[in-house]
Amino acid sequence: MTRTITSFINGAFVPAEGARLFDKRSPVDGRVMARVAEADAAQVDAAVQAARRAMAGEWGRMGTEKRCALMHAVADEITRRFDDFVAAEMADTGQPNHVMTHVFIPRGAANFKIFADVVKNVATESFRMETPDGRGALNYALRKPKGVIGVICPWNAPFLLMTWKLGPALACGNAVIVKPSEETPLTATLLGEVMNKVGVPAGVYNVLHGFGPGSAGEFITQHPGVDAITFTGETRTGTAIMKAAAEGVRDVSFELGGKNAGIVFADCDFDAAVDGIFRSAFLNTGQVCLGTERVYVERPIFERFRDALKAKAEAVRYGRPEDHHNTYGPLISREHQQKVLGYYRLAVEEGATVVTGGGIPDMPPELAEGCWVQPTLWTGLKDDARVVREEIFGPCCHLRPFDSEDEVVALANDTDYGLSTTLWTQNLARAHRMAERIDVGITWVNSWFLRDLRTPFGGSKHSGIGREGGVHSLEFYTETRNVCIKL
Ligand SMILES: NC(=O)c1ccc[n+]([C@@H]2O[C@H](COP(=O)([O-])OP(=O)(O)OC[C@H]3O[C@@H](n4cnc5c(N)ncnc54)[C@H](O)[C@@H]3O)[C@@H](O)[C@H]2O)c1
Ligand SMILES: O=C/C=C/C=C(\O)C(=O)O
Repeated sequence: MTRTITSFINGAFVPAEGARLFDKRSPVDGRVMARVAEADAAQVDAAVQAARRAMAGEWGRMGTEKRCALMHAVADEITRRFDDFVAAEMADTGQPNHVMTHVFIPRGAANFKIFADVVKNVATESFRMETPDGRGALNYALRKPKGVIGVICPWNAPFLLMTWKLGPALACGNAVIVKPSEETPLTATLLGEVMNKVGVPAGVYNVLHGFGPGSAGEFITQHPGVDAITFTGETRTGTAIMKAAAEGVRDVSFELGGKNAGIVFADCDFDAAVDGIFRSAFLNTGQVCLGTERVYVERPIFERFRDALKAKAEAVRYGRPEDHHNTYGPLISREHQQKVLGYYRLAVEEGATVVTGGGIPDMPPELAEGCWVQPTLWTGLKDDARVVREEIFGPCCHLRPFDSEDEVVALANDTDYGLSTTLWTQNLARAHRMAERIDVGITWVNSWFLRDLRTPFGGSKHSGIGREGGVHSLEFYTETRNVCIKL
């Protein structure tokens, strides 16, 4: 029998009776793997009330030491149930086992530990001031949780991106209402079991399933009992959420889309650059916000680089994620597959030369209903082509030669987005100059997706508002108060 996934409110899974159900299909073979009960407005309200009670009760009174110890216990319990989380995330996304076991699940567990340690160790500021009577005054800052945080999550790296928000939100003492993507309901649900097991009080962690507009997502962001909203997803959705947050003047933290540039200079370590750009374009089947869809290669190595990347793209192994030999998974959904294939057609209409890919791979009959697309490389498009300007969020990139540093800085910056760049050169003085000039939140030099969780993470321009990571997360998840004492 197909299992039914339900929301988690006030420490308990809500019975599915009477709920509207929607299908969660496997991206690998298209079969219905679960039915999900959509949360209605009354359930959203119940979750918000439960969260507010938690803030007014034991959780709100809990000391930092105990709260942070609980966060470590959450991480340890995720690690104990590692295989369950890997299986759940693989089922949701269809991405290969090694990506789950090496990146997404361990980093997800680490998010709970890192932010607990940050909260315990970061001091607040203090200023001694002079006063006319000569006795002076002392100012010091207090950090208080913001309250109930709405956490609206995407489907591309569901567990990693959700815990990236939950880690700091909970370590700072907030309660949360999580809305996982309708495409990836499993790991958020499993985390409810973990929270209960380690003794996180009821109401602190709530999960509501459903869609965005006219559904759980919109109900959460419009609810006046939600004090702030953290969101990762499309820029267009961010705009809608910001409008909802304007009511009640509530704070937002946004990680949005990207159209990131990869820049390869002729003096790079060639093999490392090919590997790095390959990962940045094709990891997670290109469904990474930080991924590279525009690649600029210095002219003397352009053809050689294009051919090396083509050879790697043609060597991916498609198949079920459980099979450890497979390196490459499907897209998340039929809808997303259609969107990406639409861009594959558009590229040809816009005059691209298809270096490799451009369609659906031949798959065995049992996987033919999966959401597969080929890794795709193009050359020859104009800089104003839609394929070069719009975020596709698929396993594809356009390669273009360049001749000078100034030219490539201008090309990299010629976009509405500003999330990340990956830069390949052995000349570190140049790398430093470029990093100052390219308008993005994150620049990688001779690497990509190398993440120290203490560093600021976020985008400029249409790629987001605010920074999360390390102490930067505390700025969003707490309200800083100043206390001024006249001595
Ligand atoms: N900058 C980053 O850190 C980062 C990271 C990962 C993904 N992304 C971006 O996310 C996008 C892919 O994810 P997606 O397709 O799940 O994004 P999406 O915006 O379609 O959906 C994200 C979440 O928002 C919800 N939602 C949709 N409309 C809503 C509304 N009106 N009100 C409230 N909630 C609503 C969805 O149900 C889902 O849970 C890409 O654009 C990608 O670049 C950005
Ligand atoms: O798709 C976006 C992935 C973002 C990754 C992180 O935020 C991280 O590594 O913590």
